[in-house]
Amino acid sequence: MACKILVLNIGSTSFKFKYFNMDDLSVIASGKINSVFSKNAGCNFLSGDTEKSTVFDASDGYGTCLEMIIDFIDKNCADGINGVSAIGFKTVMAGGINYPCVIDDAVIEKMQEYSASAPAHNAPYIEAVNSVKKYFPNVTLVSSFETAFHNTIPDFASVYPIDKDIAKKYGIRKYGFHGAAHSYAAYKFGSEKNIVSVHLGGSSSVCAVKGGKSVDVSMGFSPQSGLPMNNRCGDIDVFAVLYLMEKENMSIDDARKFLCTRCGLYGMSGISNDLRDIEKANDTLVIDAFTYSVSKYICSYLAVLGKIDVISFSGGIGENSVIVKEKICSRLKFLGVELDSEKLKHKPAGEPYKISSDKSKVEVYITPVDEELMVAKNTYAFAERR
Ligand SMILES: Nc1ncnc2c1ncn2[C@@H]1O[C@H](COP(=O)(O)OP(=O)(O)O)[C@@H](O)[C@H]1O
Ligand SMILES: CC(=O)OP(=O)(O)O
Ligand SMILES: [Mg+2]
Repeated sequence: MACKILVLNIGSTSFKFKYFNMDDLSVIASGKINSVFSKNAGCNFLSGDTEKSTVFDASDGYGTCLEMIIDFIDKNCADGINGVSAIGFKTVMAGGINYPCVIDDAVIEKMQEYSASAPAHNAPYIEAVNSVKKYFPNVTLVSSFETAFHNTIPDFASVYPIDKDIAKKYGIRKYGFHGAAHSYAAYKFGSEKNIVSVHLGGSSSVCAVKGGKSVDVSMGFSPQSGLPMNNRCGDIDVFAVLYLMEKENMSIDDARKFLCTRCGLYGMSGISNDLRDIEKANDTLVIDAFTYSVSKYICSYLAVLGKIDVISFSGGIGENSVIVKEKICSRLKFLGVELDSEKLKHKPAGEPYKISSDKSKVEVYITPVDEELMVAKNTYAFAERR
């Protein structure tokens, strides 16, 4: 019987799934739900010739979304949900557990322990795993942690400049995230190329890839650091946070909530956590602050890689926003980066699409990353080893 793997990808603003036949990596069904937590979430599901598109109320979060996905598979795929051999989750953070493994109680406990550092991700995954168990009591559930691809980052790049005993005791260091997206770019462009993978979505990060391996990434101990995110802060002077806590009389919980809900694009603009709204409102300060931050990370990775061959844009913002790519690349002219203004407007599906001009010294691509494929491969390899 064919091995069929269902991959669940719970993002900070989206819920995606893909259902693979691992014999030939064909996709049995796939889909995406946008703007989870809003009253007007949009879903688009596909299986063979069957398509389902609807706008629905997802203000209660990921629960309704999961039910819709399971119902779609059950009604439209051969053998319904009984055809599923294993389920892979694009899980985010469990500290030292950063390798593919069965999601057992110990893994859930670790995810729980780190929930406070990844509140937009760990809690929804724990909830999803518990719900999925009810629908699939006899199916193996496998974790493919976003941190795993970054195990190759050298110690000098992952160490934080704090007391070394305390750092060791609590595992305080850079872990890095978005491993599924960045490893897809590494897989597509090959190990000969020095790649800067720029993944911009609800959560955003930049990764330096050399020899097919991650050598640095903008996210650190938590997926809240590095670039500004949808409503999460990114890099900020920690002393500004302490000052604010004192001034506003904030508890640790208040501060955490502030940093994860009233910051990033939403906090800076006061308009929305969705870049489309910020572009519509022409809030140039926010667009400039965001793109400036991305350009600086790319340039800092020149020092890491020595030479940049490929810049790959992915994620909801990275794939779709023309102005963001234009602004980021306009600061990279000194590297010989030149975009093709026509190709830049193209919206590719499938393979990476080159948007740099023939004269450009660095190749720039839009890469519709297949995070689910990387999770399916990890899940399959893990299941085979058992
Ligand atoms: N055309 C567009 N222009 C600018 N931003 C866009 C566009 N389409 C989608 N986005 C942004 O992409 C985000 C979703 O990206 P995605 O990579 O799916 O995020 P996540 O995985 O973190 O949920 C949305 O929050 C939205 O801000
Ligand atoms: C860190 C992470 O996995 O982010 P997201 O799924 O929100 O893109
Ligand atoms: Mg994502």
